[in-house]
Amino acid sequence: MVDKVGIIGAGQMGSGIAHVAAVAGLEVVLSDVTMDRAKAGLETIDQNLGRQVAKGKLSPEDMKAALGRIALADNIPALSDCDLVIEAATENEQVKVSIFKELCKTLKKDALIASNTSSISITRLAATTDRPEHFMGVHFMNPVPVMKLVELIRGIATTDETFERFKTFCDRLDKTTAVSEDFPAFIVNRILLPMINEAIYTLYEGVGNVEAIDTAMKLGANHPMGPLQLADFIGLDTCLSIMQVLYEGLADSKYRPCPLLVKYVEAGWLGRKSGRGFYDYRGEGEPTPTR
Ligand SMILES: CC(=O)CC(=O)SCCNC(=O)CCNC(=O)[C@H](O)C(C)(C)COP(=O)(O)OP(=O)(O)OC[C@H]1O[C@@H](n2cnc3c(N)ncnc32)[C@H](O)[C@@H]1OP(=O)(O)O
Ligand SMILES: NC(=O)C1=CN([C@@H]2O[C@H](COP(=O)(O)OP(=O)(O)OC[C@H]3O[C@@H](n4cnc5c(N)ncnc54)[C@H](OP(=O)(O)O)[C@@H]3O)[C@@H](O)[C@H]2O)C=CC1
Repeated sequence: MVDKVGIIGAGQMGSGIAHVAAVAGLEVVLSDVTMDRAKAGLETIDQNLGRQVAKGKLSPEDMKAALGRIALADNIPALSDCDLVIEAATENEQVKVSIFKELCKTLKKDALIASNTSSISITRLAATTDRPEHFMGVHFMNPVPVMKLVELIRGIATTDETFERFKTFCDRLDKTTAVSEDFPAFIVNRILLPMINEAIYTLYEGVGNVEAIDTAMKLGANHPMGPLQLADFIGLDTCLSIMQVLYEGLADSKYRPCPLLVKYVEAGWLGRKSGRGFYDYRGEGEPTPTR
């Protein structure tokens, strides 16, 4: 039985997972490298819970109770008595591996571990832990409180019992699950990210500007967000990491990351989270296209 969940990384995904777990009645420890980062995650949760209260989807009492179930931490040993830990740190294999190494030193032996990675091999990540049989990919979608899907990815060693326990956990969070084999970027990002990368090539080659490309896909294909707006929303660093995993993992030139995406990331223009990407979010009004 999972009662207490640890989350590592309090960015947009970690805070979203903490949000839905706390609303579902679980105790949550949300950790990041500094207390300031963890507090920023909690502020995001506070705002998004407030949104749900304003829409009448959650009572003010339930919001207060959910916030009361979230503890913050700036270190990994603080998660040692959790029943299940979800890693939602930056999409970088070295960062994730060093987190798992440290986590396994103190985490209780029967606890489950998951990664929310968008693309990296679950079998490879699991092999860096002391419990590959109790490890899985549990891939939430952004924004977590709104999106129904969670992809479940087994590593080669994941047991049936571990799979069932994670499935029960996702059911409790009222999410719908889809099972993916452990291939680069799984199902959603194998399909979605090449579309976003192609939109960036379309911009790079001057076929259209930012506004034209996003308007075309919103009104011409009924996408809720244009692909460049969505790239900014995901984070351009995350988009580039996923494309690199696809390119290297599948060894096919069709996954080559667009040089313009590389340039934006090198500039530190990471999208919404850094204030600027294909749009500039730093002004008062509507975001303005940067190309
Ligand atoms: C990269 C990966 O590894 C995998 C991924 O996640 S890929 C990204 C997947 N996500 C997407 O593709 C998202 C595409 N975009 C959308 O679906 C929509 O634009 C959106 C749901 C994000 C926002 O929708 P919108 O209609 O423009 O905005 P808005 O009206 O403000 O919000 C719609 C609803 O979501 C709620 N909402 C939006 N963001 C929220 C958040 N962070 N927390 C809680 N509620 C939120 C709003 O309150 C609103 O609720 P109601 O339906 O009850 O009114
Ligand atoms: N963005 C998206 O749409 C989706 C992302 N994902 C995946 O979720 C994960 C997180 O992404 P996202 O939330 O968008 O990224 P963010 O950049 O918003 O958040 C990542 C957080 O992890 C922190 N962090 C970095 N290193 C460590 C560490 N060693 N220990 C603890 N925390 C650390 C970062 O701190 P700092 O900033 O100080 O480095 C940051 O606060 C990634 O694996 C991503 O691929 C999955 C689904 C959708």
